[in-house]
Amino acid sequence: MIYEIRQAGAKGLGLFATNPIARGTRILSERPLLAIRQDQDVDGIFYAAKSLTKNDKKALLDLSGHSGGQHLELVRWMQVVWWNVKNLVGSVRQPSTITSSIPSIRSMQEHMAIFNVFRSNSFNLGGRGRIQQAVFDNVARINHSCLPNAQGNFHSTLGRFNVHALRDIKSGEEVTLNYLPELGAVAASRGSKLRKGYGFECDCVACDLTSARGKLGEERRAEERKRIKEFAATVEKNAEGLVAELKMTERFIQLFEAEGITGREVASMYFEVAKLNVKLGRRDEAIQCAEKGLELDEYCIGSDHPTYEDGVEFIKALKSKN
Ligand SMILES: C[S@@+](CC[C@H](N)C(=O)[O-])C[C@H]1O[C@@H](n2cnc3c(N)ncnc32)[C@H](O)[C@@H]1O
Repeated sequence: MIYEIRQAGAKGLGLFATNPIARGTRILSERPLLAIRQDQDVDGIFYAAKSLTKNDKKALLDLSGHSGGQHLELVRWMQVVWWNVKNLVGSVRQPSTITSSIPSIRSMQEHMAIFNVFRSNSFNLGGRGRIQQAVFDNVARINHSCLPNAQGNFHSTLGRFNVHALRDIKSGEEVTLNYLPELGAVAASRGSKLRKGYGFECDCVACDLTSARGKLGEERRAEERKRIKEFAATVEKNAEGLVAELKMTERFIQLFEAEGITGREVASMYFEVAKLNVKLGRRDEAIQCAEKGLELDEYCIGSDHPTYEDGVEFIKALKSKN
């Protein structure tokens, strides 16, 4: 095993490298402990929990769960009570099941705990495949950093969530993921989302605005946000607009690379720039950008991922055009 789960100071448990891990290594690969489908909402969480084995339910309830603060806690309680009432009404229609279905406070508390664990630990798995959101046992022990050294991606064909090293990780170093969907946000916005969603104050190097590194990153991100707003206000969809969009995306790539961010999002920006170059008739530049994107994808999602395979096909198609 190249990792272990142990105490990570005030963060609770965390996942740590037990050996040096090279960039691109698949650190772990897990099937979901609890998953909901695209057509399911909150109810899906409770239905899925009902069919868990005793051990899996224990594993789920052992995970950390943040209540989401006063407002969210109230909303969650309402959803739990509503679900239990709905079930009771269902069992009244089938009187033989009524005694075992009357909700107890204990069962509602358990539903609330399941709900909190799900909301604090689940990942949105993106467009492909039937599963929409899921919790993974060991992945759920990975703490957050705004400058993470690993990235998680769901592999829909394997039905597994894979975590890949975004850079070389030293033995003993904590493995971290970015919990936030938006890259390039400034510290205040990241802090507010992490506080509300997960109940912690991030102390990663990007959030330490008293350090030179933190300050520099913050200035870069703020500057880029300003440019995006200006760009959005002025952009036009003609050739000039395409060039402006291309330049803007390239600047984003530079910002993220300067910050040390090299995951799937940056790979997808390289593919965006490649597509813009195609529209502008610049095939060689397009191939170069797509190859760079594919190289990043190989590290962060692995060459067996369907998105990687799409990238290979994209480049093949570009190369075959005369
Ligand atoms: C998905 S869990 C991660 C594993 C968790 N530490 C545990 O003991 O199970 C998310 C929770 O871990 C803690 N956490 C994660 N990243 C953190 C960080 N950078 N700083 C402080 N706490 C963090 C928060 O309590 C958060 O709600």
